[in-house]
Amino acid sequence: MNHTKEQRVLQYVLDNATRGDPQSVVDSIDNYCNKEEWAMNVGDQKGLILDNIVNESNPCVLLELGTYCGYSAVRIARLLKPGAHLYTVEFNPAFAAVAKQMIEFAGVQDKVQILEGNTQDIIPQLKKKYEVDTLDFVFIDHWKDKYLEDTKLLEKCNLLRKGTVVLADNVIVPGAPDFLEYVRTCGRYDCTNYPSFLEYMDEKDALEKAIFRG
Ligand SMILES: Nc1ncnc2c1ncn2CCOCCNC(=O)c1cc(-c2ccc(F)cc2)cc(O)c1O
Ligand SMILES: [Mg+2]
Repeated sequence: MNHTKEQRVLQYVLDNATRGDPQSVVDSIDNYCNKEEWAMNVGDQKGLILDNIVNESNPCVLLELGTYCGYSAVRIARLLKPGAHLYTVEFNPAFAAVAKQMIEFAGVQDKVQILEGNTQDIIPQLKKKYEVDTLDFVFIDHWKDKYLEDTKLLEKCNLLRKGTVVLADNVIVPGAPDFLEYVRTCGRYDCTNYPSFLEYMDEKDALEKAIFRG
């Protein structure tokens, strides 16, 4: 049965959303997490900022670090043009299993591929094993103390090109100070901060957009 919070979120979606309708999946998760149980989805307020940045960058090849229940994967995939593809990396098998079902229920499985494992292992495989040339968009939402090392790893693996959008969640809460310091001062990114609120709470949080200069 639904012993974990993530399974209960999924069950609520299966019971309340419309199969094949990604917006209804996003809305159902937000309803549940606002009313019943808090969960670490990017949420609707930061989600609207995410939507705008995805739309303005019109990406074709995207990477997400930290899938969780698949909320942001569904949210992003619902905006993608035909042929665009999102790779999303999840470390926790139980989260990945919930996300797989969430993504399939939303009907975006043709646009999203869940890669199970540690970002440190998967990022170096993207070019050869997954035939990625460079990334147009990266959404970073996994362990906050891995944001910096994984951004440097993306650089090292030549996965970023001039104009690649790197968007990071939670740069205030829980916070990613070393990542912020790096992208704002290393000279290789044009940074913009988007103040918002922690998902389903009144606490301040923010997204940081760092566009790679090449
Ligand atoms: N492939 C991979 N490789 C390595 N690690 C990986 C991985 N895949 C997953 N992981 C593990 C980390 O996954 C979840 C990371 N997300 C968060 O921790 C998070 C926490 C809060 C939060 C919590 C408590 C508060 F009080 C206030 C805020 C809010 C958020 O929006 C968050 O995103
Ligand atoms: Mg987050």
